[in-house]
Formats: sequence, structure tokens, C-alpha cells
Amino acid sequence: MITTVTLNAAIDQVYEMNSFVMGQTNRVMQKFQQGGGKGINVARVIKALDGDVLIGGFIGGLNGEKIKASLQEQRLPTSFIQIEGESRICLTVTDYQTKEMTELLEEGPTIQPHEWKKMLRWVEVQAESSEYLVLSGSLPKGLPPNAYATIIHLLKQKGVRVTLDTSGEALKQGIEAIPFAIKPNEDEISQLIGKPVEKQEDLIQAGEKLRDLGIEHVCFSLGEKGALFINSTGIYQVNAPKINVVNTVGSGDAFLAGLIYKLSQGASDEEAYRWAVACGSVNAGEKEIAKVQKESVESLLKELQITNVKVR
Ligand SMILES: Nc1ncnc2c1ncn2[C@@H]1O[C@H](COP(=O)(O)OP(=O)(O)OP(=O)(O)O)[C@@H](O)[C@H]1O
Ligand SMILES: O=P(O)(O)OC[C@@]1(O)O[C@H](CO)[C@@H](O)[C@@H]1O
Repeated sequence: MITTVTLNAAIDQVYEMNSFVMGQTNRVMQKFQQGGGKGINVARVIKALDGDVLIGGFIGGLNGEKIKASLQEQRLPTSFIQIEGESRICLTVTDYQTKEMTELLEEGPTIQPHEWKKMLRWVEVQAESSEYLVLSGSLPKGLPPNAYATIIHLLKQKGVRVTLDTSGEALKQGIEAIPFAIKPNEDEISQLIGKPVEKQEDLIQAGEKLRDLGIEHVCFSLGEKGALFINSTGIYQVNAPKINVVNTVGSGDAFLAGLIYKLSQGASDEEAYRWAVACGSVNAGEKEIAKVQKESVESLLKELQITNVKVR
């Protein structure tokens, strides 16, 4: 089974507008909301691909209840830890005219020490039934920057393959615990290498260093440019297809879902890498966050080539 953990779950609220102008009154044309946060999105896509998945994380307050109800409605299995604080709301505003998306992300609740201890015990129990575990998203207040690193250490001892998708210090410290896979986007890669990514060689150098630490799948997601993957056999590039972009929020989560779902099915690395890009791109063409159809992914896959940029 694949388990996903969302320490900072959210109600994802999407507002669609004819135009969105800062400092003015803006009217919402359409709106929709659902339980979200990165790990929950990953799980939603894995389920859509027919994978066996369990959603874990912290939820609290009325927003927490709404998140739970929305996931129940979507028939997604959950096992949350209830907290004293209130889960957050994350707002995406999409502008029909400029086709731009603006995200407003609340910081979220503060986790109490006893709640964190409960989470660590829960994670250890999940290790018994989870072959893969995905840790995604920002750390809520109250948790130390080595929170993900702590979980990775715990789970690695038990043979679980842990994927990490976060940013900043939590990513840096998580990497030191050597997860099975990571998926930084361009901003996160720049944070890691301490300078902007200017050319492919920068990515290759950074990727090889990370791979040499022992991370099995270093996956650099590059938005409309697709992705670069570094593993023990080489460096692989998958270009993203040209699509009509509607809402890219959650594309990184859909990407991870495709990757881990295929690896868990025993697919080759190259096959899993193509699925990752296909899932990310299908999501970018949809209004809603992390709602992809397996048939759309399979059809897009026919357009995706994988190139072995370098043999290692
Ligand atoms: N404009 C686009 N056109 C086609 N595919 C896209 C586009 N943007 C994203 N994708 C697909 O989604 C994948 C992940 O995108 P990206 O690198 O932007 O992730 P991310 O920044 O983690 O996303 P998010 O944080 O919004 O979930 C890409 O590798 C690609 O397959
Ligand atoms: O604050 P985080 O955890 O980094 O990101 C939260 C978030 O923007 O990520 C998802 C899209 O990837 C959304 O569901 C959610 O609102």
C-alpha cells in the first residue's frame, strides 16, 4: 500500500474570475472546494489511477471536519490525527483573461508536542502495511525543521520507501536523512543549490550530487519543460506535451502520484518517469486540483518520449 502524509492539510478553495485586479472589487464567476494539501492530492490521483492508498495527516476544527467530509464523499480512505488547532484554507484565484493563477496559502495551525508524538507513533504503525510513503507539503507551526527527517529515519529502518516533497529548510534537512525519492521544482532546486538554475548542466550537477548521497530517484519537475530524472543508471529527460493550460496547481502532486503508483506496480524507472510527467500535464489541463482521469493519462503517454541524456 501507498500511504501519504499531509501535516498541513487544507481546504483548497478555487475562485474563477473574468479578471482579477488587486486593490479592486472582484466578482467570482465560479467556485469549488475540496479537502487538499499536497499529500491528499497525491492520494487522490493515486486512487484515480486505481492504486491502493491511505491518507494520513493532521486535521482540526470545522475546517478539519470539512476536509474529512469531502474526502469521504470522494471515497478516499483516511486515518487522520485530530488536533486542537484549526486546519487552514488555501485559495487559488484563476483569471480567465490573463490565464494567471494566484495562490493565497494560510500558514495553518500550531501542532502541540503531544500531537507530534502521536503522529510519530502512527507513522511507525503504518510502516507495517506501507511499502511506499509520501511526505508532502509545508510544515505547520510548532514542528521543528527536521520533522520530515525524523519520519524518514524512522521509516527507513523498517524498509519503507519514503518520498519527500517540501521546500526550504525542511527539504534540506529531509535530504540529509536520504529519502527514496525527492521532487523539487525549479524554485526548490535554486534554494537547494543556492543560485538560480541557468542551464541544464546546473541541474545535472545538482542531481548527480543528490543521487550520490543515496537518493534513488532525484526528480526535478520543470513545469511546462517537463522533468529531469537522475537515478543510478543515468539522467533522463521527459518533455511535457503542449496542452491547453487551465490550472497548474497540484501538477507537482499529480506528477508524484504517477511516479509512485507506477513504481509500486513494478514498472521500470523509465515507464514511471513518463507516467509522472503525463499525470502532471493532465492535471495542468483541468480546472480542479489533482483530479485526473486514468484514460487521459494513458492517451497523453503516447505523446511522451524519454531521452537518456547521460549514462552513469
Ligand atoms: N504549463 C504546463 N504544460 C504542460 N505540463 C505542465 C505545465 N505545468 C506543469 N506541467 C506538468 O506538471 C509537472 C509538475 O509541474 P511543476 O514542475 O510546475 O510542479 P510544482 O511546481 O511542484 O507544481 P505545484 O506546486 O503547483 O503542484 C511537470 O513536470 C509537467 O509534467
Ligand atoms: O503550503 P504547502 O503545503 O506547501 O502547499 C499547499 C498547497 O498549495 O499545495 C497544493 C498544491 O500542490 C494545494 O492543495 C495546497 O493548497
